[in-house]
Amino acid sequence: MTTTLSARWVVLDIEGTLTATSQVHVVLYDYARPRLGPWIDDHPDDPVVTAAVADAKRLAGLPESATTVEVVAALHGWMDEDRKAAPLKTLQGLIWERGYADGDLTTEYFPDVVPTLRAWHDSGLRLAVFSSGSVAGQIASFSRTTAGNLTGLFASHFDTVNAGPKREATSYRAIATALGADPADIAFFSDVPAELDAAAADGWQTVGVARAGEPYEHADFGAHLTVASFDEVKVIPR
Ligand SMILES: CSCCC(=O)C(=O)COP(=O)(O)O
Ligand SMILES: [Mg+2]
Repeated sequence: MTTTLSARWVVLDIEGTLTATSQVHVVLYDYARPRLGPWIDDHPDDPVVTAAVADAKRLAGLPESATTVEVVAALHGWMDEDRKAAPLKTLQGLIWERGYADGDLTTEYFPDVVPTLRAWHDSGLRLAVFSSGSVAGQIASFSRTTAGNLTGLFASHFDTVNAGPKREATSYRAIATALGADPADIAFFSDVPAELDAAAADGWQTVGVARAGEPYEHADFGAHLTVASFDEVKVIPR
């Protein structure tokens, strides 16, 4: 069955919604893991790196004098438990940006994703991304995909730094304000019910994406419209 929504903006989660969770937890995390220490040591004068390292030490309860090895141990621990801590996501994003630019990484989406994103974009809907992955990492990941460079499809990108935590309604308020959009004109797609709850609390339209074989396939999506693929929903521009 296909359900029809009308909206001006479509805001999309990445992991579990556009890409398989393994694309992030296996491909991207495994790429970042051995490169975190060298990246920190090779960029001692990069203010983004030094701020992320200082933030990581603070969050991990490490002293300012902690070594790179100690910081990397904390970062690896967060990856193991998939804690989407902002300094980790910032450092991963920088490493992935280089990996995509060097041709080491290519993003693969679920089969229904790219045709649907192109159709929505061509119909006049405006597309944005809200992911725990940093904005730099997001843009890099759309720049080199099995379907080519998709960066032109997206008008805006949001992460936990420029918007806030994905499970808090205030983050969705901040995004609506940044887009200059009425919350009711935004449709948010995510595989995580708590993210949909937060978006709905700000008045957004929500669509749960319960994909076969993904961690949230059998989650309780409550009152949120829920689909197993983008083929089950039609979004028409207002
Ligand atoms: C290149 S973007 C990587 C996405 C990522 O790091 C991540 O943690 C995905 O989280 P999401 O909020 O999209 O589920
Ligand atoms: Mg997700």
